[in-house]
Amino acid sequence: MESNGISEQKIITGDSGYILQDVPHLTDYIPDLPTYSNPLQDNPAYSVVKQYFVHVDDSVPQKIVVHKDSPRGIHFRRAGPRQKIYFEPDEVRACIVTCGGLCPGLNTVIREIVYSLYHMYGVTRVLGIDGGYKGFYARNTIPLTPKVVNDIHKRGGTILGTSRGGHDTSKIVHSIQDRGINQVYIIGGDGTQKGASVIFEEIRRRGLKVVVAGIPKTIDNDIPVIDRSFGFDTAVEEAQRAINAAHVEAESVENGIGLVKLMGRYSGFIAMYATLASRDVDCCLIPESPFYLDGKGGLYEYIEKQLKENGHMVIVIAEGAGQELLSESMQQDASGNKLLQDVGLWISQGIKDYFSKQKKMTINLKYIDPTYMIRAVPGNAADNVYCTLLAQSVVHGAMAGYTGFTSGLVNGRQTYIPFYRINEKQHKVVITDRMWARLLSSTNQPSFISNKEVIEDRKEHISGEEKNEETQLLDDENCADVVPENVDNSQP
Ligand SMILES: Nc1ncnc2c1ncn2[C@@H]1O[C@H](COP(=O)(O)OP(=O)(O)OP(=O)(O)O)[C@@H](O)[C@H]1O
Ligand SMILES: O=P(O)(O)OC[C@H]1O[C@](O)(CO)[C@@H](O)[C@@H]1O
Ligand SMILES: [Mg+2]
Repeated sequence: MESNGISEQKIITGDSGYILQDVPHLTDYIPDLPTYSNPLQDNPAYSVVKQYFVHVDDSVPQKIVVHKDSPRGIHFRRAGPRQKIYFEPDEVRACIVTCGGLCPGLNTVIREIVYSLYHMYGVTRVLGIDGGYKGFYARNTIPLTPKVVNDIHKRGGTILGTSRGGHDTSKIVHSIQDRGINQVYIIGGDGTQKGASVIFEEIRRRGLKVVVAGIPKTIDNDIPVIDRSFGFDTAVEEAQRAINAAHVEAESVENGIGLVKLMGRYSGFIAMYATLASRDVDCCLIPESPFYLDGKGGLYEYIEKQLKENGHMVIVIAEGAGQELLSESMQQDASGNKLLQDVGLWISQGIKDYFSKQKKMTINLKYIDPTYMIRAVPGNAADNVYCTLLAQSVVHGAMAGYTGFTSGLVNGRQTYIPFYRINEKQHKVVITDRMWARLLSSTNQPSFISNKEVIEDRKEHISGEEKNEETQLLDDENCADVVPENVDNSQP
């Protein structure tokens, strides 16, 4: 194996096209750091477990669907405890911060980081940063012990508070230095991970023995590489209640239309999976799939057909869908994310006007907007297990001296992913993938796109590294039905 020596991008190559996109390590910029034996070796709970420690060379492939001649491709370092660690338990001063919007499971991750540090490594100094990034320099800290966090996983939200904006790298790193913090656990979405990356760069520039580790959080599931983000399952499950209500309302009246707006600013995963799970939905509209209202093949025509054939229909719309049809919003939130127009209200009015004015037809539309209800809940059982594994993995990685990484599930395995991969693009539904086709065949809705557009879309998505795997992408992309799944990880 050889390394190309680029510090930001540690690429290690091996036989048959093997590529390890490795994560930085403290020893990359602080040579001769002492190591210690992992206390788990003497812990009766773990020492009996065969091969509890991961092999130093273990890695996880990004793509698991291969042909017999395929190169081995990109791999990520496998997460888990190492024999050697780079911190003495007494020396560790850890902190945890949560940033961005709420997400089911946040408290579980906080709890499990604290528990892992205390009970696996004997680390007793853990601080919670109050209120997101700005909390580093503008707010108080909260001491976190197993007792304090014991039953927080049963509550929605984050006990630490969260915020958008206020990322002042220099002030944050000063605060980390002043407080003597040497492990920084950052839980948040795409914006947060970008923020974590610049904090890491600044810490490395200052030559500090401080690990920066991210845990990806977003109900939109818009973070690339990973199978899915925690909280996503819970959000999809919670959305079922709104869809069910919409269906009950719609089928109880003449020409009933139930319209549900779900979160998803740029990525329509929640709407897509909530639709697939429900089977009561007749039309799902997402940001990645442009649609039109009037004329042949348009949404209004489809609604009319459904009402005539079934007497009712249910529509699910992601908040970012159809924004190109609305006047562009110039407003932004504190983090610089564009504030979208309310597409739910807009489309409700459009449907009502169309049927009353143009069709002279009486319809009964009920608009349900469960926006915050799907994310302000505690994680479900599956998400809680997932959060626990993520938290344990990130702690093992930090104790082993890895830094500048995000912990994430890749093809069902816990891995360490370098920040540049997590931050390279937004993860979106690919409408030329099988999953979207599955949705179309489940709802039987029009695709609103022509063959020409499909071909263009495919070309657009086959770029860069994917170009070499054109056949695979077109033949068999994202073809697994359950996690672990997918070739380019375009689906949860
Ligand atoms: N490019 C960036 N560089 C540094 N900090 C950033 C960057 N983008 C966002 N941040 C900071 O990250 C924090 C969270 O960002 P944001 O509000 O976009 O939420 P997020 O992490 O993307 O989560 P979600 O979108 O799921 O709610 C904010 O404090 C913001 O200032
Ligand atoms: O109102 P807030 O807290 O800014 O959050 C809204 C946004 O947060 C998310 O839940 C996650 O980014 C989006 O789906 C949504 O647009
Ligand atoms: Mg975001």
